[in-house]
Amino acid sequence: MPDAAPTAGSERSVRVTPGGDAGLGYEVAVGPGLLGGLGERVAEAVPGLASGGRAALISDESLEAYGHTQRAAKSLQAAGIDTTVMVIPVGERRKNLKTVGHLLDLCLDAGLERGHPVVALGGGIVGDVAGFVAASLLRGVPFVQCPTTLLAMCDASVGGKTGVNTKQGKNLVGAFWQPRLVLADVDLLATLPDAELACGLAECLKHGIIRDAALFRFIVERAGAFRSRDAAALTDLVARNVAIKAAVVAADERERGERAHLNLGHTFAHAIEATWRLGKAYRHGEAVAIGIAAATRMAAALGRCPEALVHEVEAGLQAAALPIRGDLAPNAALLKVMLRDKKASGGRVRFVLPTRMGACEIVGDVPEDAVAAAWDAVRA
Ligand SMILES: NC(=O)c1ccc[n+]([C@@H]2O[C@H](COP(=O)([O-])OP(=O)(O)OC[C@H]3O[C@@H](n4cnc5c(N)ncnc54)[C@H](O)[C@@H]3O)[C@@H](O)[C@H]2O)c1
Ligand SMILES: O=C(O)C(=O)C[C@@H](O)[C@H](O)[C@H](O)COP(=O)(O)O
Ligand SMILES: [Zn+2]
Repeated sequence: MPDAAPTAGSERSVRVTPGGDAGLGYEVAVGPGLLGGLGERVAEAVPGLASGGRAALISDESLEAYGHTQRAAKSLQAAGIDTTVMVIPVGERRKNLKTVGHLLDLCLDAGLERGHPVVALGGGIVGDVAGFVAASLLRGVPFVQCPTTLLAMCDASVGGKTGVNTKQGKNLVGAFWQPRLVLADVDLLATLPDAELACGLAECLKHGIIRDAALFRFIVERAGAFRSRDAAALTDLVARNVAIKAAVVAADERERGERAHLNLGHTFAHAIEATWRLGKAYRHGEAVAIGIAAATRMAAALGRCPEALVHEVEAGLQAAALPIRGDLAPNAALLKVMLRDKKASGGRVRFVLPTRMGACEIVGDVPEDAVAAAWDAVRA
């Protein structure tokens, strides 16, 4: 696993080498107070930029209201980068091709050239959308991730999955497009609502369940410190999670094998998110929490993990203030959407299931009645 190495002061650094390719390698810098140095670091990560180059800074309305967008733009400008700010409305409903088309127009109007980066400042939605814009613009321009939610710092900004939702479901159109740099300033989490912080913890607990039992228990024990925005605890949390994701992405960039483990709970979660009109609209992290509970219950019912794991996982999710049941669409609608899952093959859905704390497996032959029973188990 790549080391979350200490650097100067309280900053930590993790190197990501997608598919083991050093040429695609990039740094994830984690710590407090990093946003002010964004411009200088972008100039270093994208050679030739400081001498009269341009950038698009893509952010959302909420980040603009807090002044984070303006601070990022100021840092880029101070480094000599002529920056055009593009602000999108918040929410999963805007993570679509229309938003991408609009942003591509703005980038072309701003005169971006092939060497000019797209910089994402925001949560996973901004990152996924901006990354897809970067992958498509002029057939690919440099991309920089400046994640502002815990979820984006620990998961979405690392590994190069970009894309948008369509009417058929979640993340069905996109590209693998790796960033040149990820800059995670944990001070930005001071303004993040608690419910959004909890969403980040859902993906962190997922990393613990699939790879690292000690991480799972560390998150449960330190949940209070994360909620009180302890900068050292948050830096440690982000660095440990990025190191796990970096190791998986180094082994399997394009999800041909073990990267699918990062999808624990997501076959259920994406179905919950896609059917929001028939139930309650859950945030991605909340849907992942319910999805992890469903996957663990299904694994136990199939005899593939001990019953005690269900209790440990559910208690951990609840300690992180996450739901383990939900107001969901009827099973028929959920099962139909599940067939669109990108892990499906030959019309059969494949599930990531935990086997014990810290380990998981991929199972392709789950009977439909077992899937329906898992849905029933997590319906409020
Ligand atoms: N590409 C990947 O590998 C990957 C991984 C996980 C999730 N995702 C995707 O990420 C999305 C979820 O991301 P998210 O949970 O970050 O949600 P989000 O991007 O919607 O952000 C959550 C909310 O918090 C606000 N916000 C962001 N930073 C803030 C800050 N510092 N202070 C105050 N408010 C702030 C946003 O404006 C938004 O309203 C989903 O679309 C999911 O599919 C992608
Ligand atoms: O990086 C990955 O790989 C993941 O699966 C991380 C997930 O948390 C994330 O939600 C991802 O976007 C899901 O990927 P998808 O390919 O199922 O859309
Ligand atoms: Zn996710």
